[in-house]
Amino acid sequence: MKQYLELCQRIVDDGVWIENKRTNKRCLTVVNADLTFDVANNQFPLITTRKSFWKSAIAELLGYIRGYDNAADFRALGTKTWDMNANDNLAWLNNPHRKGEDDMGRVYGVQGRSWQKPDGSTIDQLRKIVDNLSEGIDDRGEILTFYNPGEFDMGCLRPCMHTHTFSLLGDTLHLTSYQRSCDVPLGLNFNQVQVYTLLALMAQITGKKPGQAYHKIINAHIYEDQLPLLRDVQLTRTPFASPKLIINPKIKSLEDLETWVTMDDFEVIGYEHHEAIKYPFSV
Ligand SMILES: Nc1nc(=O)c2c([nH]1)NC[C@@H]1CN(c3ccc(C(=O)N[C@@H](CCC(=O)O)C(=O)O)cc3)CN21
Ligand SMILES: O=c1ccn([C@H]2C[C@H](O)[C@@H](COP(=O)(O)O)O2)c(=O)[nH]1
Repeated sequence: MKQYLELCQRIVDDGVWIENKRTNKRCLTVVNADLTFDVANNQFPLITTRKSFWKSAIAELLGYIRGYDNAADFRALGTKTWDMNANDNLAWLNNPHRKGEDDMGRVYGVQGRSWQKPDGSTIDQLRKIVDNLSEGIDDRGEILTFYNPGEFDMGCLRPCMHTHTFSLLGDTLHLTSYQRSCDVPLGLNFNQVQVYTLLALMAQITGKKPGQAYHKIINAHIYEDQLPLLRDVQLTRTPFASPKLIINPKIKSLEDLETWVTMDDFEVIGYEHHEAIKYPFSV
């Protein structure tokens, strides 16, 4: 939590105003931020200086793991976070690749589970990583990447948190996640939950101990219409101690994640937080 607040303060103090063409808004911006989450000791990095809708964040992650390409599937899991990008973004609505209502195109999990090869076959990056790690293998290329420049025009948004690299040291699994662009008030609140939960889940289904999750962010920004709420409300609050994330121990395989797991299989204990803040969202 301290790391999050320090990054917010750093943007407020040292950020540079950058015009963003896609959203037509200015963003107060810094580059290069490093966050570390202690998954080994269950220090769940949930924001406490406002109410965080953590189930929505984990639902998003589960949708990526399943390779979903449709905002309706995300809604069925319990999150509406992709509705706007799938249905309210003019550039995507006019894109001939869009298959209709709720389609997101070839984004995130689609690339993770079925990266298209020139010969028409597909690569399941996640399956390979799970199989290797389960056998105790780290080939120094246990990389899950959603970043496919050849298909950017076939999706509603380029992936923001685009690459996850797993590392096995003995029987302890670590994760390094890279994010090219980060909406700190809204997106990061979810993304740090996702980095943490991805490592916890991958360790659980591969039979390894979870270690540390390293979250590397390039462009970290606050949209101009979010700044007053962040600076004058959220940053004046005192954080509470980190809660703990409890994952159903019956989840033992990638198939479990793909088939029966729901948000009821996740529980947060000891979550003390300040009241909710509704930040503006930019499409
Ligand atoms: N501008 C922007 N920021 C993002 O963070 C973002 C995008 N676009 N587009 C793709 C995804 C969608 N994400 C989202 C979308 C909405 C919320 C959001 O509205 N969160 C609210 C409430 C969520 C709820 O009730 O479930 C929040 O207060 O955190 C968060 C992340 C993250 N990503
Ligand atoms: O997981 C996510 C997804 C998106 N974001 C934010 C970061 C930016 O504010 C926008 C994406 O805009 P680009 O112009 O494609 O950079 O969405 C996030 O923080 N986390």
